[in-house]
Amino acid sequence: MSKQCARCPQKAALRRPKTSEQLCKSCFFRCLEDEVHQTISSSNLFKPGERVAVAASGGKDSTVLAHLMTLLNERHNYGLDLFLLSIDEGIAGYRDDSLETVKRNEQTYGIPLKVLSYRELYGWSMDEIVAQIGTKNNCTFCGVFRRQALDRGGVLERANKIATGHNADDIAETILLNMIRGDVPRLSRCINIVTGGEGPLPRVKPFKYTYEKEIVMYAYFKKLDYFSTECVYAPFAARGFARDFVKDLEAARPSAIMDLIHSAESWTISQGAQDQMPSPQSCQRCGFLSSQALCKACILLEGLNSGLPTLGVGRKNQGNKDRGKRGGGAAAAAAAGGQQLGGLIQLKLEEEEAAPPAAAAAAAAADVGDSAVCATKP
Ligand SMILES: Nc1ncnc2c1ncn2[C@@H]1O[C@H](COP(=O)(O)OP(=O)(O)OP(=O)(O)O)[C@@H](O)[C@H]1O
Repeated sequence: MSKQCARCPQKAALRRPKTSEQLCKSCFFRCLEDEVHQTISSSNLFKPGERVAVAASGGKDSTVLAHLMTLLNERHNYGLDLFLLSIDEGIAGYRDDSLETVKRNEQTYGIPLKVLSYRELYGWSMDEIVAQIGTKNNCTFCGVFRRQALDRGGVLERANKIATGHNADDIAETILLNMIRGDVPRLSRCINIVTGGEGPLPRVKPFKYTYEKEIVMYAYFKKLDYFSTECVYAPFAARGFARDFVKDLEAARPSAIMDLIHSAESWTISQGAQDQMPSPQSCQRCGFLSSQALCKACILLEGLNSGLPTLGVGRKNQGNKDRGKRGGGAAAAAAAGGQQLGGLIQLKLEEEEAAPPAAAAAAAAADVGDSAVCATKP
C-alpha cells in the first residue's frame, strides 16, 4: 500500500532525494519552487526592474531554471525582464540539437532568445578547435570561451545579471576538486552564490542549494522539454571522478551534498590565501573581465590563430611544452607569424615562471571559472 504524502492527504508519488520525505507530485513541485524562491529572496539575487539573462543550454538544469524563473517572476512579482541567452559552441550532434530545444522553450515561456556562436565571436567552432588540438584540453577552450561568450551576450543585450543552472551537486564537486588540488584561494570563491559582482555583469546561481536529482525529477514529472544527451567531448573531461565521488557520498548519506556546501560556507580562509587571488581588471585587448593584462580567452585565441594551440592551456608547464616544440619563446612565436604575439607569449611565460606555484595556479584559473578542469562549472 502506498504511503500518504507527508504534507497533504494525497498518496505519495515519490521520495525526495534531499530530505527523504514522501510527497505527492504537487507538494514536491511546491517544495522545490518555494526553496528556490527562498534562495533567491534570502540572498537578494535580483532587484525589481533588472534585465536578467537566463543562460540556457537546453539541458535539464537550465530548462528548469527558465521554467522556474518565469514562474517565480510572476508568482512573487520580482519585476524582472527575462530573456534566454544561448551559446552555440559548434558541436555537431550535440549543441545543434539542444538549441532546437531552447528555441521551443522560447515559445513555451514567451521570453525572447539570443543565440551567439563561438564561430561568430572567435572565428572557431569547438569541432574545428578539437580537430586542431585533439580531445585532451578541449574543455579548457570550451569553458573559457563560453564564460566570456555569456558575458558578451549579456553586454550586447544590456543585461544586468546572468543566471545559470549550476546546482548543489556542481558546487559540492567544485569544493572537493579545489580541496584535492589544494587550491585554497578558489575554495573561498567557489561557494559564492554571486560571482563577478565586481564587474558589470554578476552571475547568480538560484540552484545553489537544489539537488540535481530533484531538478531531474521536477523536469520529468512536469514533462518539461529538455535535451538530455551528454556533450560528445564530455568523456574527456577531468571532472568526472569528483562527480562520481559526490554521487557515491550522496548514495551513502543524502545530506552529504548540503553538508559539504554548509561546511565550506563556514570555513575561514586565511588572508594570505585570499591575497593570492588576482584583482579583476579589463583585458587590454578585448576589454572583458580578466585577472591579467590579457584575458585567458585572448591568449587561447592567439594560440589557436598562430599554430601554438596549447599556449595558455593548464598550468605553467603547458606553455613550456609549446615553446620546447617550437624552439623557444618569442623566437618561436615570431616564427609562427607575429612579433607582437611573440612579445605577448614571452610576457605570459615569464609571468608564469616567476610566480610561486599557488599564485600561478590562482592566476591561471582566476578568469576561467573552473574551466581548467572542466567546461562550465562554478
Ligand atoms: N551553451 C550554453 N549556452 C548558455 N548557457 C550555458 C551553455 N552551457 C552551459 N550553460 C549554463 O551553464 C550551466 C551549467 O552548465 P553545464 O554544462 O555544467 O551543464 P549541466 O549541469 O548539464 O546544465 P544543463 O542541464 O542546463 O545543460 C547551465 O545550467 C547553463 O545555465
